[in-house]
Amino acid sequence: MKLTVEQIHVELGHRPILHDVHLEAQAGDIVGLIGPNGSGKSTLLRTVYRSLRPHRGVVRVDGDDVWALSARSAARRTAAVLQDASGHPTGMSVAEIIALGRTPHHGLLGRDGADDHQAVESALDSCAIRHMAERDVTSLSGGERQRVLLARALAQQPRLLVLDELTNHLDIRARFELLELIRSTGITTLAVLHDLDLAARLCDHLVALHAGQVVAAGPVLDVLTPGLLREVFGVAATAERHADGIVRVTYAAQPLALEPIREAKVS
Ligand SMILES: Nc1ncnc2c1ncn2[C@@H]1O[C@H](COP(=O)(O)OP(=O)(O)OP(=O)(O)O)[C@@H](O)[C@H]1O
Repeated sequence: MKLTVEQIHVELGHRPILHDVHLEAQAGDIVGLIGPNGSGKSTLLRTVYRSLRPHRGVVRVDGDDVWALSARSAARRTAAVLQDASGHPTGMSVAEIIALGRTPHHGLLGRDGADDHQAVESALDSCAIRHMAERDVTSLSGGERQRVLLARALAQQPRLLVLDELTNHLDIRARFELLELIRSTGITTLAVLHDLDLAARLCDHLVALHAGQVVAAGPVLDVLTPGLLREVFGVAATAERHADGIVRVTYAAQPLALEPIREAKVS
């Protein structure tokens, strides 16, 4: 499944938030979206999972404009796991939450069939959460809940996964495990990540946003240059591939002076 974001422009509150943004993810690619606070990452994700219609430009999933598809049809292709994982009502079990991922696949009667059951079982296993299937979802820790939300997204059997800071609440081992899990699914993925080391570890390509514009895109080391780290993130840092094949970012002891968050340019 290929994702193409073609020259999108978004305004919110009469202010330009995204300007002329273009990006592509080839089938099976994991693309990391990086950028400082307020640079437009979540807004861009919202246009991709069809929660926000861009003022100009097109988002294509498998070649189709997502706004030309029905909401249900778009949801069969794209699953999103978002930052705020705390809004579930008491009384729903983990298995019931995961089963909600099957909704776009249901017919008019909305009944669960064998395929739905199988998809939920498989998501429980792949996310290693079978032991908590009957727990009330509100009783889980932040990290456990994030796993459940990923399981719900996998049960949706999407062709595109959109992840907004999925690793926020996770301890370091859980982060690595979840990243491995995402890689093992082979699903085309667009992921917002603040941790640049994790982004470098997980992603095939990075796209850097700054003030609502793409300022760099490509292989990890082509994007994480000292110049970009200084100009966009305001840190003196270098990224290098180590002997074990992993790219790591080394930060200087002294941060550069804090700069105000930049806003998108008026077109
Ligand atoms: N509904 C809205 N109305 C007006 N401005 C908005 C709205 N939603 C977001 N913005 C602004 O759009 C800009 C981009 O926000 P966005 O959440 O996309 O950034 P982000 O890169 O995901 O930030 P962070 O890393 O802090 O999560 C910010 O300046 C934000 O204040």
